[in-house]
Amino acid sequence: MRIGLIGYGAMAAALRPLLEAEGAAVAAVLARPGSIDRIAAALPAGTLVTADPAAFAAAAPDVAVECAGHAGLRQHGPACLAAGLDLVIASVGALADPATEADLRAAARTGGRLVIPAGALAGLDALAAARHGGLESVRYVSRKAPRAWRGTAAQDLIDLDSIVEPTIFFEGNAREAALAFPQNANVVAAAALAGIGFTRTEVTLMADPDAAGNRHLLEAKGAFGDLSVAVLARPLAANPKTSYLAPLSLARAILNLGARVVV
Ligand SMILES: NC(=O)C1=CN([C@@H]2O[C@H](COP(=O)(O)OP(=O)(O)OC[C@H]3O[C@@H](n4cnc5c(N)ncnc54)[C@H](OP(=O)(O)O)[C@@H]3O)[C@@H](O)[C@H]2O)C=CC1
Ligand SMILES: O=C([O-])CC(=O)C(=O)O
Repeated sequence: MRIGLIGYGAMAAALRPLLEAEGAAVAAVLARPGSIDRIAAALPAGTLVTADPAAFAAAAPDVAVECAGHAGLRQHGPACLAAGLDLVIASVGALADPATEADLRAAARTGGRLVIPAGALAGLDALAAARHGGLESVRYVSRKAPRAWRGTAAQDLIDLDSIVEPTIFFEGNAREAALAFPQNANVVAAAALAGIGFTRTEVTLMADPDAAGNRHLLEAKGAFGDLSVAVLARPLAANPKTSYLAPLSLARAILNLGARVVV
């Protein structure tokens, strides 16, 4: 498979060796103009690194993969889909904005497929299946170290440097969480889309000075029974907000697009 990456930060850099280990290759990277030289230096010589969406599409990757944050997905997602490229996205929380969700869904209706992986969260297979039998409630709880919340709205809500115990700084629904915490609450959006939607999915976010990693808890009730799934995920060294499980999940979604047997 030839992969086109949109954005090349911590997630994409962790994803690339996973793809290469399975025989796939990064054919092109769509980047911001000021980052082209830095990214090109990190990639094999000859890899197209461009700020021009037309040049990116002309490289004709088998699949485009967004790792560029909410703004990057809004900027490039609809055009990639409209150009016929299947698009696997990391920044699922951007779909909490109704206009962005509508743009992406409209482009996917006639263009490439929009693929939403579980990311750093577990249990989305069961949640999406359970939806067909009827779901009563879905709840998500995130618990990360204070350093994972630095540079986010959390630092305006609590003093991240002085907390001595797990401290809740946000309770609300998935739409509010995904829009207010674009670097940390993408899994919330994936759970909302798999389950009972952005308004009914309940979210709690907390900082924990003793956190050994990024904890994600998903709970659901419905006709199927009860679900409770917890992940303690290792953060990426290059970005403590992002769990290693997220690029692993992207790799699975990407490779499944090219597989004859899908697991
Ligand atoms: N679904 C999930 O489980 C998870 C999803 N995420 C999502 O994945 C995103 C990426 O995570 P991560 O790599 O750790 O974050 P980083 O901050 O390390 O990297 C983000 C990269 O996106 C680039 N970028 C920003 N805007 C654009 C644009 N318009 N066009 C092209 N590139 C752009 C930045 O480029 P530059 O170098 O120019 O600044 C930067 O390199 C997060 O922002 C979040 O939305 C994150 C964690 C888990
Ligand atoms: O990687 C994680 O732990 C989850 C995350 O940041 C997100 O959902 O945006």
